Amino acid sequence: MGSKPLIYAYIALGSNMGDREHYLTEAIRQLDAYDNIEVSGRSGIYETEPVGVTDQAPFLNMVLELKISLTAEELFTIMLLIEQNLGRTRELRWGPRTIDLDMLLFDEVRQDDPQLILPHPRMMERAFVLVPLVEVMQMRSPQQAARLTTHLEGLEGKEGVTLWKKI
Ligand SMILES: Nc1ncnc2c1ncn2[C@@H]1O[C@H](COP(=O)(O)OP(=O)(O)OP(=O)(O)O)[C@@H](O)[C@H]1O
Ligand SMILES: Nc1nc2c(c(=O)[nH]1)N=C(CO)CN2
Repeated sequence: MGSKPLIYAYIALGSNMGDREHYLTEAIRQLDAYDNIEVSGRSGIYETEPVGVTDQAPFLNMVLELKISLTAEELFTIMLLIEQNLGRTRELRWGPRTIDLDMLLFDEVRQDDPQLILPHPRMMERAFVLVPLVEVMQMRSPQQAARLTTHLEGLEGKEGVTLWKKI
C-alpha cells in the first residue's frame, strides 16, 4: 500500500440465504483482516423486503464505511474474493444470495466502467441501501447524509422501498 492516500469508501452488504447474520459478520471480519482496510463505521442491520425479484426470502442489509489505502479496482477485487469465499453464486440477477457486496461510493470518484460504476448506479432507488448509508454517514459527512435523507423522503410510498425493521 506504501504511499497511497487514505480514503473512505462505502459498501453495501446483503444476504438472504442460510445464516444471514453469520455471512454479514464473516464478510466484515474478512474485510477487516486486510492491512490496508479498516472498517471504520457500520450501520445497524435491517431486515428488508426483497426488491426486484420479490418471490424470495427477506434480506438482511447493512452498510459499512471503510478507511482504505487501495484503488477502487483493488477494493472491488477483494470484495469479489470475499463473495466467493462465502459461497456466492450468480444464478439469477437479483436472486437469492449468501452475500452480496456492492460498492456505493469511493471517495469522490465518478466512473462509467461497466465492471465498476461509481457511485453505484441503483443506490438512489433503494431504501435498503439509503437508510443504512445515511446512518453510517452521519458522523463523517452530515451534509451528504442530510441530502440523502431528503432524497429518501421523496421515495416514500413507491414500490420496493419498504424496509421492515432494524434488528
Ligand atoms: N459499484 C458497483 N458495485 C458492485 N458491482 C458493480 C458496480 N458497478 C458495476 N458492477 C457490476 O455489476 C455486475 C452485477 O453485479 P451483481 O451480480 O452483484 O448484481 P446484483 O447484485 O444481482 O444486482 P445489482 O447490480 O442491481 O446490485 C457485476 O458484474 C459488477 O461488475
Ligand atoms: N431487500 C433487498 N432486495 C434486494 C437486494 C437486497 O440486498 N435487499 N439485492 C438485490 C440485488 O442486488 C435485489 N433485491
